[in-house]
Amino acid sequence: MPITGIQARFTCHVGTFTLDVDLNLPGSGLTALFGHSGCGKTTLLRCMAGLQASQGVMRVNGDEWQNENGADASTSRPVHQRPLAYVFQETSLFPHLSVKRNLMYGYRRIPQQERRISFDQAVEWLGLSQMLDRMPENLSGGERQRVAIARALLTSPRLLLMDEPLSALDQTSKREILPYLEALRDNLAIPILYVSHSTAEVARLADHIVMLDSGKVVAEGPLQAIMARTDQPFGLEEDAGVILDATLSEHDHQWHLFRADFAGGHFWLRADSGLTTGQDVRLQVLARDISLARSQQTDQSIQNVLPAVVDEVASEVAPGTSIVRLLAGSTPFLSRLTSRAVHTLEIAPGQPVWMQVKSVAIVD
Ligand SMILES: Nc1ncnc2c1ncn2[C@@H]1O[C@H](COP(=O)(O)OP(=O)(O)OP(=O)(O)O)[C@@H](O)[C@H]1O
Repeated sequence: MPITGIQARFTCHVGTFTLDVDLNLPGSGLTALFGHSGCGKTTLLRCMAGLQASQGVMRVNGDEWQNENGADASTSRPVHQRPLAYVFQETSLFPHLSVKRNLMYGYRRIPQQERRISFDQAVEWLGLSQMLDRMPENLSGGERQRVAIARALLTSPRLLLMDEPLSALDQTSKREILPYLEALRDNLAIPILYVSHSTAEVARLADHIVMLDSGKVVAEGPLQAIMARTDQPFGLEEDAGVILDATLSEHDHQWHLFRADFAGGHFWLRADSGLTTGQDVRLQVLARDISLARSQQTDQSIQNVLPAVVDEVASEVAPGTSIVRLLAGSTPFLSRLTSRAVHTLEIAPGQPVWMQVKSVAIVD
């Protein structure tokens, strides 16, 4: 049976910073590396790529790229012998070559029998068919980045590393490029490691998540499970919250709402254009948007009120602030409350409550 997955175990020192990680990651899909500035995300990608000297092990779906413990450097392949592609914040295209010739540049250098992604396939995935004859200077930032990603794929990598590929783009370009990244996540047979600062981006794109802090892994696992932990390091940030999968089951035409069913309940969402009954959606519910009540309140404006059971209370995660983990059926939610509210309402594990959900966003 083929060995699947990425094994990445590294110790490295950059100035006074130390990265020390031991990861076993999925061999396909998109894994997001997430964490505050300076936590070591780029350093980890550089170790994987062989751009940063490190001791450790790197295996990608059964192919060993590095296995050394300092003594024998001969078991570490240099960067040009690691079949990977690296997309940066601002990957530069050749300014004097058309889009097509930029794409052909890497493609031609791969022997035909080793090509795993065809030219037409990459063009289709990144939506480039209408711009093949254009020059890079006439492309928007988002279009340039799509060309850069296609060019990277045409080198037939076995691993795609992306370091904040959207962070140099404005909001409109980000919105335009996200569906292409989703298509890659769903269609590419190779794993993608994706560095991001943005919870929204991670919520939308990631299947799996690694949270780093000061060069160490503080949480790692499937996206939904990690986002629902009370001890994850982003619990206090404005966009902390859970991600869940739901299906649009009913369209209420009178009130312009869709009913979204998930394991453990349903939400009513505003019926934005492009949504259809039967569609699967990924939802994000922020911890700051859930308040709790001991009894069902009917004389209030919040439409999404669900019964749940308190699973865990993380008290005083910051002065005056607590995070409560709840279960609606089997689906976890987080609610960020003042510690005084937790005390006054006597919120404790096992207690049934009503979750009042102010806002639910579709992220996929
Ligand atoms: N060439 C260098 N010399 C000294 N220290 C460095 C060097 N490169 C990185 N560092 C330090 O290593 C640490 C990790 O940097 P790294 O770029 O991996 O973080 P990051 O999580 O990718 O940050 P960001 O999100 O801001 O890009 C930081 O503290 C940084 O200051």
